[in-house]
Amino acid sequence: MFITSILSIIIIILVFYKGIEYLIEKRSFPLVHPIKGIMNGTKPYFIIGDLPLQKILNLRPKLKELGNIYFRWFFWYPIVEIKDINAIQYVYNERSNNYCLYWNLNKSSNFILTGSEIKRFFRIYYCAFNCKDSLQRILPVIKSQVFNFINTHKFQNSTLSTNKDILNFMLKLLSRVYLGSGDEAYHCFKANYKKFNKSYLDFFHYIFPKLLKVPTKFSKKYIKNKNKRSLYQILAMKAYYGVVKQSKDDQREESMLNIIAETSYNDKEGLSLEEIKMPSYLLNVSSIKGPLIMVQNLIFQLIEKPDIESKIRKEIKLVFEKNGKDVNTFDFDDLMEMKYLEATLDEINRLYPPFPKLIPRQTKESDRILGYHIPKGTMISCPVADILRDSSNFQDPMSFKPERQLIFSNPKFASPSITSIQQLNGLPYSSSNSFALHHKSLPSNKNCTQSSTLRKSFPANTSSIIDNVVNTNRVDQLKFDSLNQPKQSLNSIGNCINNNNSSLNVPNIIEINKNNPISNSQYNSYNNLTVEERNQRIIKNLPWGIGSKKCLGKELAKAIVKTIIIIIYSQYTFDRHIDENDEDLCDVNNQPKIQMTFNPEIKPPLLFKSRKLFSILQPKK
Ligand code: HEM
Repeated sequence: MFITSILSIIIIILVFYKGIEYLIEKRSFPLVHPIKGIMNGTKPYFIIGDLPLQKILNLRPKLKELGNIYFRWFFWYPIVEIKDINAIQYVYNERSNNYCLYWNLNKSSNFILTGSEIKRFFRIYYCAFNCKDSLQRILPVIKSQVFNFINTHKFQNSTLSTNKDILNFMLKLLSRVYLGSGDEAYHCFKANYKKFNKSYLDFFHYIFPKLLKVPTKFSKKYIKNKNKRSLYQILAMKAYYGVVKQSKDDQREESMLNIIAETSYNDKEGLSLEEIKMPSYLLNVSSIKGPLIMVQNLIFQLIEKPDIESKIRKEIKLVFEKNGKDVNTFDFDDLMEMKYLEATLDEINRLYPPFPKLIPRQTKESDRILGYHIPKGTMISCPVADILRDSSNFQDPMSFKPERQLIFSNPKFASPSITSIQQLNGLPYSSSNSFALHHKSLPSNKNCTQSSTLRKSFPANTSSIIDNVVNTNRVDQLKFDSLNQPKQSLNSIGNCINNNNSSLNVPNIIEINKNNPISNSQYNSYNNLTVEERNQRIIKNLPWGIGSKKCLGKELAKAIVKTIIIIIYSQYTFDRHIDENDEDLCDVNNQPKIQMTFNPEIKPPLLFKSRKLFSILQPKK
């Protein structure tokens, strides 16, 4: 009797569960193709869907088999993922008004701007983050933070961890660069970092916000963190009112927040105080976690691949020699010349894109994509990481090969965001002054306008630098010293690229270096490109988003990471530290069981020690 009642309860629960599962699954039935039938997709696992459980379910291999368009489940909502480039371009197109941003970033209205507001915000933040004047001004701040780090006892003598020491270093650096010096800037930044490092407990409280009113340990921490985050309002207010000099000696420290306030002050319309107090354009998940993830992944890859580290070091040396600079005096123009370093950054973003998916869009009205009916209100997302690791887009996609990115130095593959922004503003495009179009002279630096707009006027011998760096064979020696090695004459870059990308039409090296991918107007729309070229350009820029939601801070992020790499790797190398006694960290061969995750930890934490190359860098007698 007892067993039968237990059995019948189990049967009732199962039937009930299956019933609910069927009702949820029914939501995917309208995603139908007239000939192919219902779209491929996953099951709404355990009613809560596969997105929260993707790690446990190890879904990646299954998703690969589902084709270019498929659906998966975010709780009881089907979410369509598209890998077809033309279809993604259509959905994420800034001119498409049928697809709007789905995530309301923590229920804030900050990103939900419309029409003229978007133009104004984009203009001001884009100029502040990308104008050469701003980047030139912020460079010494980045440098001083890196020097502070490498001069610490910890860096020089102890075992470092990507997840602790690099994290702490990056938090200090980014908070200083974005918000300025001072404890409140650091606390505010750290609190925002914690906000974007959500746990399941955070998610639970997000769904049931009333729980925060219960005085638990979690809710107390949450409220404390929230208060620290709101320090941004005060910092922004200071920056806003500090634009106007009170006296001749009134010196403002350089920070992105101050630069934004100045850009806004000089803009034809500007931001109001309330608007400048919105943190999400300066402190968002990508600006906080993006550069950190890039640095962590780069350190890991450069330890794994000493030949690439050597090439980077050699390029630094060649550019410094050519321009008469050193690690203390290099400036933004020198950064722009380091094409191999740029390619390494692009490759790290390809293989480990900091954000494996783009923020979903939602259909306002029903539509048809790749022949499938997409009902009103459907969420659509783009699995960036899968596209960037697809063998149909990149040969041997799981290998880390910066050389393959050199092909994209051609302006044809540059992100078209500048034109988009200028078109949004209804302004004519000027190739010579693209970066500082609206950026009038800044109060603290009246002379830094037109003459210093970001123009890549590479000297003729830059091509030989890449040539020299890419084709070098002296890989092992270079790991330990390249900066003072004599130059060698090497093969042409064209051959090298051809070897790696035989299917692609390789541009001439002179072309690559003469044209500025950023200011070249010839390729600022898709009109001059073949479909293949256009798709390649979209794929190349995928880690930075598509369409209207492209990253505004791309150049700033790259400048930060490049500066860190240049200062550290021109003087130090890293050796992996293996803790042989820790079985959790090492496999049977005593090799660390390193696993890269997207979140941004390298698991288990990568441990390493620095080794100074200074003595080897002394000129040979
Ligand atoms: C490695 C570094 C970074 C990566 C990979 C990255 C990537 C992205 C991506 C993919 C988006 C589009 C989001 C989507 O539609 O799903 C985005 C948006 C954005 N990013 Fe970044 N980002 C990085 C660094 C930065 C930095 C340093 C800043 C500024 C300080 C920044 C500011 C922004 C802003 C303001 C947006 C929103 C633009 C809009 O509203 O349209 N990002 N980023």
